[in-house]
Amino acid sequence: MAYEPPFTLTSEILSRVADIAEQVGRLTAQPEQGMDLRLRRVNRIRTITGSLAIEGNTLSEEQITAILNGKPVLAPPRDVQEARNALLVYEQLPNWQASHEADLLAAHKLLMTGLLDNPGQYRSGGVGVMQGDKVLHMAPPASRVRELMQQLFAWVKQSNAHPLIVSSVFHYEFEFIHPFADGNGRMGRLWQTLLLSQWHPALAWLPVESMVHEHQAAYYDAINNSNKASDAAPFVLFMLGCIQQALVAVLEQNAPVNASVNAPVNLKTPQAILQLLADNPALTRQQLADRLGKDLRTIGRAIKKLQDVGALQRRGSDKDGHWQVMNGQAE
Ligand SMILES: Nc1ncnc2c1ncn2[C@@H]1O[C@H](COP(=O)(O)OP(=O)(O)OP(=O)(O)O)[C@@H](O)[C@H]1O
Repeated sequence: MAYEPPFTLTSEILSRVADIAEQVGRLTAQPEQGMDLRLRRVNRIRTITGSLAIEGNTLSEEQITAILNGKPVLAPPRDVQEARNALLVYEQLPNWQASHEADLLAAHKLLMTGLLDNPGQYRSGGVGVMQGDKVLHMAPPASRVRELMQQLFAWVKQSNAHPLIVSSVFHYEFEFIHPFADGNGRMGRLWQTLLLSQWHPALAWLPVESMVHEHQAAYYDAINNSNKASDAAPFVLFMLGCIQQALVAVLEQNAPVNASVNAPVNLKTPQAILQLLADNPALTRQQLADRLGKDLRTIGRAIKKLQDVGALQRRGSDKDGHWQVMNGQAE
């Protein structure tokens, strides 16, 4: 009998699927599927930064952007190699079929070149997921990996489940099998993105990985809870939550355009910031950067300039406070 990964479709999962499908409809109904080239690039960098940060890579979005632009970056060579590989891998996404095992091996080869012996090949030894000196999960023996992966791909090909569910179950089962000696987290997150993008192409650009990074402890807990329950449901629910949040963030990036509260055009950055903050004093530096298409450092410099000339003040804490525009004029 064909292998069926165990997962329960709870009412919470079904309601998240319905909500996400509606949000994806909103996104894809927008011009350029809700993301112009600049936003795609911003979100791709965010995706890669998030996925690499989970495994301990220290590079910032600015540094990964510099690598993408071929500029030198002062950072540990391994971190730079990981970022270069990941940039290549995400660029290749449209050329791979999520249901083809050979494509998964090709992707792992590209992702782990220069970082691992035998990239693109399943492991030949045992592997466990550790937390300190405690074994959280002992993966199946290497002798079973090929068969388990073939069963998983066979299920992906014939499953009638919703792509949101299939992609999340695949990600969970993949982590359970842990088919490679290293790079399993990055590959599981990549393959879920590929599966999602084959449902709706716009989702290739959705920064789900950065939401996973923001909730990294909950990501590990969700895998653990699914392991304990022998049921992918806790992990599926967690990933659907990350997809929901990533969609909200992307729709929010577009909000000024769609609501015709356009990001101010042809204004110098400090003036544009004052205009945006006059409308919405709760905007974060990141939101200002997104809306103005500037990097965080440029926003930081402009804010400092505004504060120095008394045009802008911060009320309350960095986290919970808000901005106060003092006179509406910069410079
Ligand atoms: N209890 C667990 N059981 C199975 N898999 C787990 C468990 N906890 C975490 N994981 C998965 O294992 C990944 C780590 O595996 P591995 O070190 O091979 O991946 P990586 O890509 O090199 O690093 P990382 O995933 O940390 O980015 C985690 O990202 C997560 O996806």
